[in-house]
Amino acid sequence: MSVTFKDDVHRILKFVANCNGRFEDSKCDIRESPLGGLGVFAKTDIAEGESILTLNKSSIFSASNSSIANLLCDSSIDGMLALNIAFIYETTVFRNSSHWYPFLRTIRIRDDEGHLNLPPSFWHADAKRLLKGTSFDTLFDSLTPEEEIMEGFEIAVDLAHKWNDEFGLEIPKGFLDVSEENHEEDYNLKLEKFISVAYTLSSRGFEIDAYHETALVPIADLFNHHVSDPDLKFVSLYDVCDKCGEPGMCKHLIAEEYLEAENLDKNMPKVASMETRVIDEDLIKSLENDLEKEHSNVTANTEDDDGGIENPDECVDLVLKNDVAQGQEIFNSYGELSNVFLLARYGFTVPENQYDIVHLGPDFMKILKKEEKYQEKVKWWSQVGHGLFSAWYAQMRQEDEEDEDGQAKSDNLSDDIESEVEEESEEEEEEGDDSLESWLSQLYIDSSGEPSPSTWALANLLTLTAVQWESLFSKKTTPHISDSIVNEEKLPFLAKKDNPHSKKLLSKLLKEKQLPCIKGDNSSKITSATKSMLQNARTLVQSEHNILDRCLKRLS
Ligand SMILES: C[S@@+](CC[C@H](N)C(=O)[O-])C[C@H]1O[C@@H](n2cnc3c(N)ncnc32)[C@H](O)[C@@H]1O
Repeated sequence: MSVTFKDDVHRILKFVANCNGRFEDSKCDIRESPLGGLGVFAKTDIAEGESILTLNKSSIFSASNSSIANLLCDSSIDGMLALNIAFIYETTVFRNSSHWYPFLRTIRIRDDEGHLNLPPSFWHADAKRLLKGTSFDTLFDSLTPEEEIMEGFEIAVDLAHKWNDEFGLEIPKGFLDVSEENHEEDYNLKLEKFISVAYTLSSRGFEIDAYHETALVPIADLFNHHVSDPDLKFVSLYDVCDKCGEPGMCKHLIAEEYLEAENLDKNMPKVASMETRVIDEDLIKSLENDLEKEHSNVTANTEDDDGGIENPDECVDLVLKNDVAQGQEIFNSYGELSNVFLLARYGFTVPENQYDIVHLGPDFMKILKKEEKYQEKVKWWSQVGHGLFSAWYAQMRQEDEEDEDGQAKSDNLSDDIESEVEEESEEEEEEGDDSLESWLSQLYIDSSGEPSPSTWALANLLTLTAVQWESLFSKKTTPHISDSIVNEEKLPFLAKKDNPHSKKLLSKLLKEKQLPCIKGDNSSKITSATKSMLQNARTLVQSEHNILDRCLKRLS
């Protein structure tokens, strides 16, 4: 989605050189990648552990480094919204007078056909149909436009007018200058551009530290993503002062310590004979002076052997995690992400992504609504059963692991259901007791074609005979099924993976599952879809088809 033009490479390299950054260009080549746009390739064999890019944090672009940093801070704007607004001002208002412009101008908000980069949540309705019914839609609800970004745009427009009124700061033309005349049309046009800035920056941002938050890092953002075998790790000290970015002691920390000491002092019972020293402004000044002296000694000892890259704590680094061979593209990792996340945040998809899943929530709902005989079981599952089963399963997995390792690993509960339980409790905290959504979200097949533990359990539950269903309870209360007391020793039955009735039910469900059909003829009717939208939708849908096929094979 967000690609860099070949002609811009010299601008980026010059910018980095002007910032005294160090890029191993004798060993690395920036050129067109078969994946689209640019990539970075090894010119020679390069050994594990080598750092191929080192930049001082002062040369990355963040809201805190930008020309409007103070204005954003005074207006309490931070995070991605601050970065988006800062980017817009830097590239429109400050432009040639901005230190950052030579780098920022290489970041394009349009694809190579001139279309704005837009996330699927802001595609036109007919293009959204390409993803309807996939996990992108049903599990993550990622086709619904995000309120947050629309509110962000409103905030940005209001601030632009406020800053213009108060001290004449120019309003960014073409972005935040919504016309009064054809207001609605112009508003929507500029909202789309704002969304495109946000999407483009989210596909290129790096999490730097508590001060810079997400920032744009020249050259580092030219490495493409590898799902399973990335070569690089991005190194940056996160724990710095969030007010000034200092990695060690700074005046803000001194002030904080002073306040803490003062509070402690107030709360301590006074002992007459105890000699206390008053922590006052003089003490802070003298501590600050000591710090400054210390700092200048350190700088004098280490500075400028390397052309400005002095303190490693003040730099970001890209370091090789493994050897790379001459000619190979060097890959970064954007995280262990399924195609849903890659598309929603980075604008691309990868065939056969090992983190993909197929969500079965709506497919189960269809049969549950249709069949009267399932009503009681579903009621119990949603109100009690799912929580009970998940907790039992997590406990069982933990015990298995402890047996295997011969020692407790309580802090290392493994995947599936343990994370299900954690996610659910987080979700419930956030959303209140939205138990319908939470149990539905656990119904899926993983990329190997294996149904999730909850999927097996629900299929096993639905196919219980009347006698087996009764025997699940030591005391059953109808109609208040949720008050019934469960025979816990029957829970293992729900985890079984070889029940032929459950396999049959799941096979039927999978065969009836409807995914969008994106064949040549069909897709050409979708007029608003760009080449890249079609390609991404095709990859995502194909990945779900492959998972369904794998699962059907397992079940047969
Ligand atoms: C941080 S940039 C990487 C450099 C990019 N290729 C460029 O030309 O500027 C992220 C963008 O690169 C592309 N990209 C990265 N990894 C990819 C991959 N594995 N497959 C396809 N496109 C990828 C996507 O367009 C994504 O939005």
